[in-house]
Amino acid sequence: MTKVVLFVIPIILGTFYVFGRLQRRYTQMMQEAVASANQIATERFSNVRTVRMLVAEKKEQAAYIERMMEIWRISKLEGIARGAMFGGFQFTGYFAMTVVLYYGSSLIGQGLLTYGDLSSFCLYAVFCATSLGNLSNFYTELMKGLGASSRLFELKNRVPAIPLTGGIKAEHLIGEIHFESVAFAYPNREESPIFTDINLKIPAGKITAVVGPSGSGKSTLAQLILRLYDPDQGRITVDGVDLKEYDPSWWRRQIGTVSQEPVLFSTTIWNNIAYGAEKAEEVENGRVQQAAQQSNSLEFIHDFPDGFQTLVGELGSSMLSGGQKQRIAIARALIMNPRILVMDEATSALDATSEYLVRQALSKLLANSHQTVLIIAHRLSTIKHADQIAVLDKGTIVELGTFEDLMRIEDGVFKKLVEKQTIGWREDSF
Ligand SMILES: Nc1ncnc2c1ncn2[C@@H]1O[C@H](COP(=O)(O)OP(=O)(O)OP(=O)(O)O)[C@@H](O)[C@H]1O
Repeated sequence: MTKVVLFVIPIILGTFYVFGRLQRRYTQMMQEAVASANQIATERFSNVRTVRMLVAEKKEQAAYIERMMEIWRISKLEGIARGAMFGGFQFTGYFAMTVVLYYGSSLIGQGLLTYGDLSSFCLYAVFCATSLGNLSNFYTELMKGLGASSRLFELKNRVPAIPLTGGIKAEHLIGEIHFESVAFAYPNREESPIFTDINLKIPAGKITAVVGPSGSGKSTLAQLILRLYDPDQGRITVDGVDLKEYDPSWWRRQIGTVSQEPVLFSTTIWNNIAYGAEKAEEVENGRVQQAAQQSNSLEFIHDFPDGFQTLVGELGSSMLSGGQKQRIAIARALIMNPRILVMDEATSALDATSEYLVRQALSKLLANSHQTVLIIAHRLSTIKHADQIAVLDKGTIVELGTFEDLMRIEDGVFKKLVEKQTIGWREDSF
């Protein structure tokens, strides 16, 4: 009888093992499916106006249902596996018990076993089976936990390619940036390099405008300056020292950035502007007001009933126009009076009046600027303020000089951009 019981134990343990692994896999699959469904829901709900404008409600509904069906499919697989395990477990247990009872009765018939021995054997076997059942629950929960946490640990153990801190913090930054034979491709598109050989000196305290056809890598240039990526070849130096030697967080704090489509957080205008400072709670009220003034925002902020305490961002973004957002982002970049300014000029989402006000803010800023400024420029009005213009095309700087220098190049890329009105299409309104 003991042999019968010992024979079924490996079968039960084998079932546990197989099901445990399945459970782990299904938990991972379920996590991915739920994350994907949530991603769709969050993205589409936060852009519900675009969905409505493109009459894509049905399409989005179908896409969400598809993700839900995937969750349903995985749940069914998990249910079938769980059912098969418990079914198999029960079947093996009852089968073993039947064999024990049958064999035990025949032994009783032969006078080799008493009723008492058989009942106590059965009782112990049931105790063992119940404990094994409890163990199986524990094991499947453990496997579920392992499946769920493995992705978490994977993320936790990831080491960023560029550390957050560590390196030189220069006391007197002059702010001259030099690209020396820089080649770069985004890590997820190594086969199509953005830059093959960039050589560019961005002089300290001067305004450098970068222009070029759409997709030529103007924003990428700004990302390399911010050290969001490192070049694959060549190097970027700041005041003659390789950028990699500086403390990345310290370096980014020296730079005020305004991106093409700035993001505001779901909090007050005051907090959004002060966010640019290292310790937002220590920023003086006067400094916030000054940054708002410099960016042409003060007037419209005062027009709101709650002034600087007006809620913006995800919760209240509808209250701000594209141009107002852009001007708040300029104020946020200016709050710490950064040594270097990197600006990606807005090309979209601005109506003529907002655009005019943003350009006026930028022009005022650039005209009085003593900072090193790199501006990704789309308009003549901005470009004309520049001390030098770098023209990006096909992975390299093809032309460099002042506006007049570049307009003198026959068949030049810059001249063509101006003539095709890719640059400066609203110059007259300024
Ligand atoms: N994170 C990324 N991963 C992979 N490729 C990217 C990434 N960001 C941009 N690219 C690609 O790099 C190229 C250059 O993009 P970038 O945004 O620097 O161009 P741009 O000159 O600023 O364009 P635009 O004037 O239209 O804003 C484009 O082909 C773009 O598709």
